[in-house]
Amino acid sequence: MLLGVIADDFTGASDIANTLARGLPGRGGLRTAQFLGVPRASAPANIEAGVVALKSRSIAAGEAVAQSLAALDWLLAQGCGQIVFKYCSTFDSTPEGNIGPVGEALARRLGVAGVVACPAFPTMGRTVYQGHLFVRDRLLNESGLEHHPITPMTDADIRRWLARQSRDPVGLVAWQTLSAGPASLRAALDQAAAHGERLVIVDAIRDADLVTIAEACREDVLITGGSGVALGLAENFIRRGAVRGGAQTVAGVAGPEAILAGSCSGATRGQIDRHIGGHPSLPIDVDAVMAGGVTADQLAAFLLAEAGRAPLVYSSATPQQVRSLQQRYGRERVSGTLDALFGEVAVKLVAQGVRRLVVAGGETSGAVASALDLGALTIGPEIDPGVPVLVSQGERPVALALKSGNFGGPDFFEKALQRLEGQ
Ligand SMILES: Nc1ncnc2c1ncn2[C@@H]1O[C@H](COP(=O)(O)OP(=O)(O)OP(=O)(O)O)[C@@H](O)[C@H]1O
Ligand SMILES: O=C(O)[C@@H](O)C(=O)CO
Repeated sequence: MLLGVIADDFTGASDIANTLARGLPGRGGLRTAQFLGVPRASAPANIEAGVVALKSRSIAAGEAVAQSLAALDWLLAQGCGQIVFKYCSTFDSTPEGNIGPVGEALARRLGVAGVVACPAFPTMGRTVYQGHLFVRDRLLNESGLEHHPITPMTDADIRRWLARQSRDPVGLVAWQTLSAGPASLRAALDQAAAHGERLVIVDAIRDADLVTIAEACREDVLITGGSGVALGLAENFIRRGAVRGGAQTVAGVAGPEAILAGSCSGATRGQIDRHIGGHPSLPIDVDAVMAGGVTADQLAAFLLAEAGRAPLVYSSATPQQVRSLQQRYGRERVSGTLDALFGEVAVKLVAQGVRRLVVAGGETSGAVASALDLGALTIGPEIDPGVPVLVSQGERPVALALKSGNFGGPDFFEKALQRLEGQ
């Protein structure tokens, strides 16, 4: 394994695994596998990039650091010479962390400073300019992300936001410096390191900027950011002759299907609205769940009975509904209860023969994937930007689409089920 990724959630992990497996257009990428948590065993020998998916985005900072350092140890033991810490392209975090604490801990363990921190993902409209994060034409804190149920993002100045989470000073390389080319960026990062800046926000507004970052950082042992920072990383290995590149092929999986949505993002709610028009769908009554009146058996029975017709179960709700549920029951309690419920439903579905599973939401996907405990997942074709087909190994493989809340086109659910089948 040449390159290792530590991802702070499961959908984010498949987002960057997708980027690494695809590489630059016409050049191809790395043979990539996604691991759910830190594996106990060594990785399969033919893997060039390994992505360790943690569920560390919104847990206590100390625990996130411990898990991330354990992932680092495992990746280094597999032979990785370059590590990427992957977080959300909308910088999802709280004033306490976990991007700063984890990024700094990894940098200290590896003995480096002047480390890139760049969440930009221009294909999805996430750009960074003068240290400010935009989601399409809105500043982050006016983009809807200020209503996120777990990590409301209330400041678009991500250098200032990251500084609140960090022990060391946070640097900034503005687009004017980056756009002068890799050597200019390299010099700025080296200077930042000399000034004791451990993490450095780097502007990027186009894919070409992300390729500049990859070129400037080809020898860096640590890079941090969204999946965009990985755009040119496979190419570095191809150019130096360490890997062949080219397209990776992964067979689809046929069989019963189900869709689970716990994401409350605008994109997911739009996808649900579109889907419920033509498919069997069951909204989860969250008050009833909290009162113990809805069971995983009931939800699984609905999905199994409707298999073949792309059935959907969802808890997704508007920001106002989410706020009032959180006020009634407590934010962590309601999220924890729903996440556990989705995990339990998924286990029952797979035990009863479901082979294709689409899950919307990072936390929700984390709960589902952890409960299923599927081992290494190979990365198949891209469904929509940032969302690949994932296929488990073994005699009865399960194909998964783990969709980040804000990703995917309006018809994502149906499209994903087709792609999981190999269509
Ligand atoms: N109706 C609801 N009320 C309150 N919380 C909810 C409700 N439905 C889901 N949740 C919780 O909100 C959280 C949604 O987070 P999740 O990460 O799954 O989606 P997301 O934030 O849209 O996706 P991503 O992290 O990929 O951007 C989950 O923990 C889920 O349990
Ligand atoms: O970077 C992104 O936007 C996604 O991969 C993600 O992590 C959303 O949860």
